[in-house]
Amino acid sequence: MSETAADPGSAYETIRVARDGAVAIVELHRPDSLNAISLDMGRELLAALRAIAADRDVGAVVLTGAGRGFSSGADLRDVSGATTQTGRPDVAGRLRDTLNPITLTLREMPQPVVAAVNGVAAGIGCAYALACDVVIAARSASLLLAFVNVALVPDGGASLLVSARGGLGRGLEMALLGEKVSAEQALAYGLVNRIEDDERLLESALDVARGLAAGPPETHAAIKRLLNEPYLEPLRRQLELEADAQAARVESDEAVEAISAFLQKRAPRFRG
Ligand SMILES: CC(C)(COP(=O)(O)OP(=O)(O)OC[C@H]1O[C@@H](n2cnc3c(N)ncnc32)[C@H](O)[C@@H]1OP(=O)(O)O)[C@@H](O)C(=O)NCCC(=O)NCCSC(=O)/C=C1/CC=CC=CO1
Repeated sequence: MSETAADPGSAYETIRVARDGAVAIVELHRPDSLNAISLDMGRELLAALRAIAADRDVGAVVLTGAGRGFSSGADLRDVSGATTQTGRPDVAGRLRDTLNPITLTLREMPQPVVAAVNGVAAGIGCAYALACDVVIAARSASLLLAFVNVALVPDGGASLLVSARGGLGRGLEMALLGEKVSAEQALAYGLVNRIEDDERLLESALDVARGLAAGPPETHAAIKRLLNEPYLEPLRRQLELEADAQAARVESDEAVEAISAFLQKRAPRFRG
């Protein structure tokens, strides 16, 4: 495995990009926070995915996380610092400019993307895992629509992607209850495609990606275009709706309290 010349891993601080032949491996790399997605990470991830999408030498991509998590979702410390000139959080801008284009790039890039979900995939991290074409979860991994736990709404496409894979009932259950869904449950719900023993996860994802990379690239691109077609416009619309809804939520008393409570490691107090 080598760092790619077209997309030098050393240029990034919050992600790692490596190459295994024609497979690009993108690793979210902020393990201390379970790969919480800061604005810097969002920008780097988007830049890396766009560079890979344009690289005809790359036939498939693996997206994974460093350490014991895939991603804990948006960095909640960073969200409280996302300000506009008025001093209020510019969450809609962040979603529209950076975080939503990541979801769309995963769906629209010509190469198949394999998610290797190595631990918890929470919040927008769950959206990114489910935006990949093939989702392989480690036996110990879990999916978590954590948004409601910090009084936020699903974003990054999660309000469509979970229901598209698992049905509206699962989408509602996960979004409203904010409970972890184990890898076994996620497989039974149709949210992930395969489960692999933890120690075999990356190799298994790489095997799938290598097989894809040896296949016909233009056909893969055409298949992605065709299978995306019924979902792309609804996904774009949903991403817009989510951005507006999240911008309103993040300023609410409920979210201010719930995010503070998470960061202070205490239970939120919503009334009284
Ligand atoms: C369930 C968890 C993901 C994992 O729990 P656990 O294994 O017990 O690990 P912890 O001890 O809780 O976490 C380890 C350390 O990581 C820090 N951390 C975890 N998540 C975040 C985060 N999202 N942001 C910042 N830091 C995080 C945690 O504080 C620990 O640090 P210390 O060791 O220093 O104490 C659990 O961690 C969890 O529920 N996390 C929060 C999930 C969440 O709410 N995610 C954000 C949802 S919102 C979103 O994804 C998207 C957006 C987009 C844009 C704008 C606005 C909002 O949302």
